[in-house]
Amino acid sequence: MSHGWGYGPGNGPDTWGEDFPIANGPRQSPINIVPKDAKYDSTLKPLKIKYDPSNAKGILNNGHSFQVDYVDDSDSSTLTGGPISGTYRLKQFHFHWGASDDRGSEHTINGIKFPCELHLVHWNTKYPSFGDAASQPDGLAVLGVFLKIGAANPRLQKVLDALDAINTKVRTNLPLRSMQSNLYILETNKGSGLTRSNNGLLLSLLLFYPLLLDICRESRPPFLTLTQRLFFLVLWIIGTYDGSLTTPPLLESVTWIVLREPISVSPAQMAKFRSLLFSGDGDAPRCMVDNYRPCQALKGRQVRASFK
Ligand SMILES: Clc1ccc(Cc2nnn[n-]2)cc1
Ligand SMILES: [Zn+2]
Repeated sequence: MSHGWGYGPGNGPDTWGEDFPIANGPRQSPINIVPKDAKYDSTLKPLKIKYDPSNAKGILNNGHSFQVDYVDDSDSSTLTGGPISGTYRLKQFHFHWGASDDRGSEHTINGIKFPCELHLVHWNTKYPSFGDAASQPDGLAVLGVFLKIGAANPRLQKVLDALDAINTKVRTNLPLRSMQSNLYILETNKGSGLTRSNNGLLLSLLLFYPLLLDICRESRPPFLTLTQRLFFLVLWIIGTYDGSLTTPPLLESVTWIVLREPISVSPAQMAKFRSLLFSGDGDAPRCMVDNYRPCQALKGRQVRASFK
């Protein structure tokens, strides 16, 4: 009996092409991003993220990762700007990670792997549903954010605290009341006058907002006011390109938007990711680690960046 796809020796990424021939298609993901080969594109619009915390529906272990699903019947949680046209609605976010800190991300930068990568999956509202959009070349937009080992992230912890209840592959949509109470939307002034990028910023879930502020913490002068700090809060795009889902069905419908600045995660928090199981209740336990697809051939695609 052929098992479903996975990340093990018998059903891993090297075998996916048997059931999903598109695995060898012209626009597969992830890829290795080489910044010196990326083309600076001054026409990239300001990337705007607007997420409504009350849209968070539940968290589940799908046997490949864990995901937080969102209500997507209105434009209250959206991604606009950057390389995309129109409005894309947030469907879910999830992560990919390694068994150790030397691997785990799907995209790499100059061949460097990060221990974890966050994916925020959005669909183009010019189509009636996520399912319809997923089969269209401009149907999906996935925001990729690298996680690097550093200080513990209190907002990430809100998600990780929910993992004990979804340890095994059981479709459990847990209410996220604890997280929703900590989530809010913050709209900032447009980042006008930013030298290398004109990112206007609509800030997103508290989950990401302080994480993005962490990004600033390292690069901004001390003693700035919040407004001044936000001025420094830009979403630099290190690579945007036409790609695919990185798991079956590997549909070539994704505009990838990979952010340059990683967010922090502590070793203890990485251990929490690695405490999850691929296996279901009652199955022999198999640790959920190395749930990433290796980089795929660029096949002539141009990668663009929002900074020089
Ligand atoms: Cl809905 C959906 C389907 C596949 C994946 C896997 C993935 N594709 N690109 N990044 N992750 C994520 C969400
Ligand atoms: Zn993913």
